[in-house]
Amino acid sequence: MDTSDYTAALARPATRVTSEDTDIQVAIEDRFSRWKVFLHPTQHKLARRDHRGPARVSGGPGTGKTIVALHRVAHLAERLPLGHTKQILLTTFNKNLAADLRKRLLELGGQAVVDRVEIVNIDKLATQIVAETGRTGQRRWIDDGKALREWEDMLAELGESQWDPEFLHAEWNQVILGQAINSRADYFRARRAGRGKRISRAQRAEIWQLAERFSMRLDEKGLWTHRQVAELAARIQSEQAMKIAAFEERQEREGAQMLQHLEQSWANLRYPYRHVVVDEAQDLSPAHWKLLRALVRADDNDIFLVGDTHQRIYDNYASLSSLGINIRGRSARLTLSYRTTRQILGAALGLLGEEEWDNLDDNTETLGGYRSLLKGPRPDMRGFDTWQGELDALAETVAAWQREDHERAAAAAEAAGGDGEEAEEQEQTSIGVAVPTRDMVGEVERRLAQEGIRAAGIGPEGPRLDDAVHVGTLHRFKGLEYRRMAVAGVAQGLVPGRHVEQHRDDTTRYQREVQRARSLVFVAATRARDTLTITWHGTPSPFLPGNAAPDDAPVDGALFSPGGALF
Ligand SMILES: Nc1ncnc2c1ncn2[C@@H]1O[C@H](COP(=O)(O)OP(=O)(O)OP(=O)(O)O)[C@@H](O)[C@H]1O
Repeated sequence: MDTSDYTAALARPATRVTSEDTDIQVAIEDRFSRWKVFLHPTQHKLARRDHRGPARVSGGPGTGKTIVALHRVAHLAERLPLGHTKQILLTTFNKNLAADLRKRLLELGGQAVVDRVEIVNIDKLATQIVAETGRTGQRRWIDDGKALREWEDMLAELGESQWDPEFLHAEWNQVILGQAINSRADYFRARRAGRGKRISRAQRAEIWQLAERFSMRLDEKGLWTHRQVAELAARIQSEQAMKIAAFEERQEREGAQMLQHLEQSWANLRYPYRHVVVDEAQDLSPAHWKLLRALVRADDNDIFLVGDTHQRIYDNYASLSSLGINIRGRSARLTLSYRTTRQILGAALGLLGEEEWDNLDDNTETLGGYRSLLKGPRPDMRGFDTWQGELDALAETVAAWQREDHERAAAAAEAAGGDGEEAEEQEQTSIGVAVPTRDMVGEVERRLAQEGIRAAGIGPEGPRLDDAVHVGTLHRFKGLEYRRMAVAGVAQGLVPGRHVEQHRDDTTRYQREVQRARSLVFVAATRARDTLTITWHGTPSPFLPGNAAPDDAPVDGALFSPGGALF
């Protein structure tokens, strides 16, 4: 039996590994932090394997995808000849995840590796590329909510009531910008897969006209959205890649003769990166992928991406093969969770229901075989009559957790003697509270403060304080990890949010929105390492399955079959 799976698991304070194998006694001596230098052989192979093109690693939450990506970066950096430029791009969806990647890469490879890698979130990278061309001017960013209001205002000003602003905004985002369409003729030919409602040719013409007007309106007002910039950056970079291809073709034809007459602008043509590594790949849009494709030459080990479509929480869908990124035959899946217990995995998987998930291409993805060797308490699931009642119970739970952790830390420090500080750090409290809305974040923070509990919100840049209970909306928990998690407000009307109901008549859209809402609560629940509580008030969310993992589930068996049953 391979004992390396247990190494990390055994160093966990509140969980037990469910095996009586005596080899584990040896592994017990190991430290949790050893993952930095030691990967499971499966992970190790994935991080170091040579690929003849783009490759992908998928896997459920906590299976070590990010760690594999980081080791991959370190491995690629070691193999590159020393140079002045950063030849590896490590990117992800948002800012705080990029900051976290930088921190973790520094721990893993030290400054020497970090210095050779460009670590930046994808929208910031797109903005930099556009800015370098001088095409930005004085612009203000607007988010999707504000862009939607601009659509509403524009349609009202035009006296146009036939079109739903929400529909037009999504069409502009997903079809026109999403596929980098810049002519009416191309829009007539565009694929609208997954957009639900069918539209006629005459309607396409109308939509195109309105979209053009809309984009002019934003220009005039000096506004733009991240999607617009991603699309523009993809276009700039694709033009550059085409120039490089033309240059190389000419070079091959004319050889040395051409080099003598080389113009300066041609001499500077090159791909900015040699390797691209992407974390949280499921959240990138088609324009992002187009941009990444154009940033690196199509070659061995060009693109390496890790992600889990079950954790997609933004409205971005991409079919990689249609975007020039062919991962067929170069996909692998991790199935062993190092983060969380079987009991928590069971409850979290129940939140996903029976939906079908894509594999970033035109096929489906499953979490079949996804498992954990860790055993802990069953997640606590409780309902209350009112939000106030739920808040009171939450404050009580968090206070009790802190007391328990404090006592355990003190006992561990005493038992460890000289090594007390490290033991105390291992046992340190680490609590997250996730709720569906921003208002609820404020209410939880205030309620915890009344109890004398130090709480801090999680902003776009990550948690505002380290040494506090972290409170945030479900969205903010992506990529984080806590010993104890409370997911509160999992009630009807909140999970999924009411806005989902407005898409009832559009089956495809409705299904996507429901799936995204399931993913959101799934992500929050799987941030928990040892303890999870899920609460609600009034009617429970329809996503709550009411069947946490049974305590006597088989030790090494999968908790979840593709059909969705727990056993
Ligand atoms: N081989 C290993 N040995 C010990 N611990 C590991 C190993 N692989 C991963 N871990 C631990 O498991 C946790 C999850 O790892 P990581 O963040 O890479 O997972 P992930 O698949 O990216 O998760 P998510 O999809 O939820 O973001 C981390 O705390 C990490 O240290």
